[in-house]
Amino acid sequence: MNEQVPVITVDGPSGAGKGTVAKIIADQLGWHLLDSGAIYRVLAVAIQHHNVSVEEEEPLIPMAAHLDVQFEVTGEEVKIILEGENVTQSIRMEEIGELASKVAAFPRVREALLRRQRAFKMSPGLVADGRDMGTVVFPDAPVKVFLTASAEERAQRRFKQLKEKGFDVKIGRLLDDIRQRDERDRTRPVAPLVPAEGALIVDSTSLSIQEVVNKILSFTNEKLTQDKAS
Ligand SMILES: Nc1ncnc2c1ncn2[C@@H]1O[C@H](COP(=O)(O)OP(=O)(O)O)[C@@H](O)[C@H]1O
Ligand SMILES: Nc1ccn([C@@H]2O[C@H](COP(=O)(O)OP(=O)(O)O)[C@@H](O)[C@H]2O)c(=O)n1
Repeated sequence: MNEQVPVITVDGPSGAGKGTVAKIIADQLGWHLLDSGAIYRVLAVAIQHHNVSVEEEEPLIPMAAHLDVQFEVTGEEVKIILEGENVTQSIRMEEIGELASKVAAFPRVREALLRRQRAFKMSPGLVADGRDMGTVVFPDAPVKVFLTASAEERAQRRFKQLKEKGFDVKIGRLLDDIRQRDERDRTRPVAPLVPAEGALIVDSTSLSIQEVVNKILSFTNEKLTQDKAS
């Protein structure tokens, strides 16, 4: 039965707007939401808390497999709890994103997180955002999107977002971090950041959030209507 549940995957680089549009679309459709990057970020926080080195894969595998994380959904808000502690804000720090990206390059760590991510696929549907949602985690998803934007635009967006959250950030450093992270995510041997076959490619550099949402919703309508007819 779970096979029948529709999934929209939204993959792309940091700051392209995936999380923002995935949430709007999930709310609009009344579907579930998977922020897969948050899982990698929570793992990074757990690694930091337990003072584990990220140089070797082996000790990280049991940590990924037994990650004690809860996503508490109340209305529109999602609270992320790691080992009883609210980490909703702290996982958004740039250094945690950087650590998450290092950890995410280990194949067996990724494998240990697969089942946890697939469990989000529940009726009536799921919108999943990340790097490998359409290529690895939900390869059979009927609707796949690859959302991108120029590195400069993404750094500007991240700068504004982190400033608003009260973090002290520098634009030059953010742009360097984004470029480094893009390179690591794109060139890793396992689940690299590439558009899935058949994905709608959206460059959001000069599109508003609403324009991106509209493009994805009309593509979704088209795909789901086609699937029903076939
Ligand atoms: N099309 C857009 N135009 C302008 N700002 C955007 C657009 N899409 C997203 N943003 C803003 O950019 C920031 C990063 O978006 P986010 O959804 O967190 O990206 P991602 O999940 O891809 O890393 C957020 O503050 C968001 O409001
Ligand atoms: N499905 C996913 C999601 C995130 N990640 C990794 O986790 C890091 C943090 O993910 P994120 O989606 O929160 O990152 P941002 O796009 O918000 O910067 C990314 O840089 C990726 O390296 C991944 O490898 N696969």
